[in-house]
Amino acid sequence: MTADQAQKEIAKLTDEINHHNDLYYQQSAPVLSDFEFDKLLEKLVALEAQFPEHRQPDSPTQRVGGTITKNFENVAHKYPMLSLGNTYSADDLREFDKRVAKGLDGNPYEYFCELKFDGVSISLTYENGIFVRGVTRGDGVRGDDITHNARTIRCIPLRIKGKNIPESFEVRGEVFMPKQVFQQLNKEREDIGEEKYANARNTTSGTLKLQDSSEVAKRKLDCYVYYLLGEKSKTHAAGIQHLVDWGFNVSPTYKKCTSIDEVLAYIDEWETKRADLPLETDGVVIKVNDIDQQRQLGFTAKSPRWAIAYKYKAESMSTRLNGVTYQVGRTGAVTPVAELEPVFLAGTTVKRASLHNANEIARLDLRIGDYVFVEKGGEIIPKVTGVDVARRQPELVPLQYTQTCPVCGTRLIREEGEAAFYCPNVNGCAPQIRGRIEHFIQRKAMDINSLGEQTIRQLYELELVKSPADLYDLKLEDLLRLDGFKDKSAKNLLGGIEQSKAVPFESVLFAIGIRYVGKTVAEKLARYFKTIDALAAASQDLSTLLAAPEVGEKIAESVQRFFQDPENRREVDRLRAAGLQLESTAREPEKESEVLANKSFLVSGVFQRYEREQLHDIVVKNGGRLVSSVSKKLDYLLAGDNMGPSKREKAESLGVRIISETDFEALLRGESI
Ligand SMILES: NC(=O)c1ccc[n+]([C@@H]2O[C@H](COP(=O)([O-])OP(=O)(O)OC[C@H]3O[C@@H](n4cnc5c(N)ncnc54)[C@H](O)[C@@H]3O)[C@@H](O)[C@H]2O)c1
Ligand SMILES: [Zn+2]
Repeated sequence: MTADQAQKEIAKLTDEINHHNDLYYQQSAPVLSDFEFDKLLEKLVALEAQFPEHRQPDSPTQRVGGTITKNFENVAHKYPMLSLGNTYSADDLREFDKRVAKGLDGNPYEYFCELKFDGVSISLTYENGIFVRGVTRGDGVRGDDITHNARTIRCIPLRIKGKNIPESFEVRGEVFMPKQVFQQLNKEREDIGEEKYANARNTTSGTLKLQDSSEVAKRKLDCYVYYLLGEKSKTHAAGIQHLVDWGFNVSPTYKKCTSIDEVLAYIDEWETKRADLPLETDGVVIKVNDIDQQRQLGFTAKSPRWAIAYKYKAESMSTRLNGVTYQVGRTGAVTPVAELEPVFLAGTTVKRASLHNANEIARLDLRIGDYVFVEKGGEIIPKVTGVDVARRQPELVPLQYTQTCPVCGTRLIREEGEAAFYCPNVNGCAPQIRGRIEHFIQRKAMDINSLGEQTIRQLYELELVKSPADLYDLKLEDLLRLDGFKDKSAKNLLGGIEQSKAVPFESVLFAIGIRYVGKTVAEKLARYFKTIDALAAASQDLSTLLAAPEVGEKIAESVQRFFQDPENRREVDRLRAAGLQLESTAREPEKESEVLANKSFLVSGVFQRYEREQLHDIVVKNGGRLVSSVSKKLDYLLAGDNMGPSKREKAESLGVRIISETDFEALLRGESI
């Protein structure tokens, strides 16, 4: 390569990698796999080594990939938060070991191996045993102060007890979302027709950047710690032991190793075992154990010379794409599935893989007959990560995404801002109808547990049940027509259906499946509007809906659309006739006064004397209204500590009054403030 070509290539790679860093760190929405990304970076490192004079000032080889955001205060790190050099090969690891040996002038040394937890790194500062600050890595020099979000993570101790605790110290760790929590969260999103999150790491990083810490608390994040700084331990192992003794959450998977062979054995051991851990891991971190030796080895601009990450390569195979089929969900969302020539991958035969959505297909420029790379990462469902372009036959044509529903043939639609296509034939498309019934009977909804997916399918095929309300017309003789149903099981099911009539209104409201109305929102709506008729009436005017707590535009519009559909109104009437609870029996908190009448409030941040829920109650009990977002119509933004600066800015720019809890108490006493 000539110097000229190198210069162009370096400039191109620099831009490209910086772009992917932005997608990964800022937007939490990467489009490349880590492996593809690391290959690009490796290429740039090699070119820069050969042509150092062409290294760009903003080269990603010289800096940690993240940045700080505008939404939080940013603070300087006392000790920079660096990246780690990484490799996918045992040979590289042996090279690393040689460099370490050389750097330590032949003195003996040990390694400390840990798993590489796939989350978001955090720095936690303690003073006099009290947790005072949580900061993201940011650009490595400065990070976002997310203390109030970190406080909601249960396993981060707010106060520590123990012997010999230094006056001030820093702990580094990884915040993550346990696999199970992530799956549950996605199940809930699917339930209300929201798009699913792509993976736990991106969701964690998005969650930590939320402004509202009560939302963060609901996400049930967890944290493993792996560094102790500002304390005088002689080895990394001793620091880890302190962390254990002081009550921090340390993953018990670490191991001290005395040779690189032992390190490689550890890597082998965990390659498969890590699947059983409660979180995603993507490799092993190998650290020189002795702190003085760490100092001796030092740092490069971007990472320590005394540590390295070995990354497990997600197992990937190339196979032929035989076709693409489409699945339709309860909300009508269409998901493409790759039909593959069967291939053996990570212990199982893979025939199908997820393709996510139409954008993903366009990005991959897929063609039927292509050879595609299939990868099985932490997720259970394998995915197509790329096309083997070298093997592409010239006659193949780009794949046309289906324009009609694969089940009912209706023309698909796509709403603005959404990646998925939808089948709009809500009342005539079998998977949507069956999906609605499945949603209706689930535990959190009508809780008819003697009814399963298979039975629903049969009931639908025999044209006995075409909507949830039909369930309440079922008779014993109908059920006896079903496979495997005898007198006892049929009566049992009828009993379950009968019992569901007592299920409270908020569960019914969730069960009828209004898009974006999850269980929590249903509860709020039920409490606020009290009856389904009041809710239906309110939906004639969006602003009435928007006045309800936690209801933003997306939910309000969806509720409105639901009640505008005569089919839905008829269904509600039939449910009423069947005897379901369509009114809230929960007693409203007794009114204490009307001093806040005609005033709207938004409560945000953390308060000295009240919990946020308590403030919500006080507002309602005194005649005030709660709203969910800052707008011109908002009267008061009741602001506690750590409210996000962007919320404050918006309120200020719209001229909304920002008040403290003391101001609020004055308002309650009827004083003017
Ligand atoms: N796919 C993409 O587009 C894209 C873009 C940018 C970065 N990335 C990926 O991000 C990574 C590069 O990011 P990086 O600079 O954060 O480096 P890194 O993630 O490879 O390594 C450093 C990080 O490892 C984490 N870590 C986990 N367990 C640890 C342990 N036991 N001890 C110490 N640290 C531990 C820490 O958060 C630390 O900040 C690469 O894996 C890269 O593939 C991907
Ligand atoms: Zn359809």
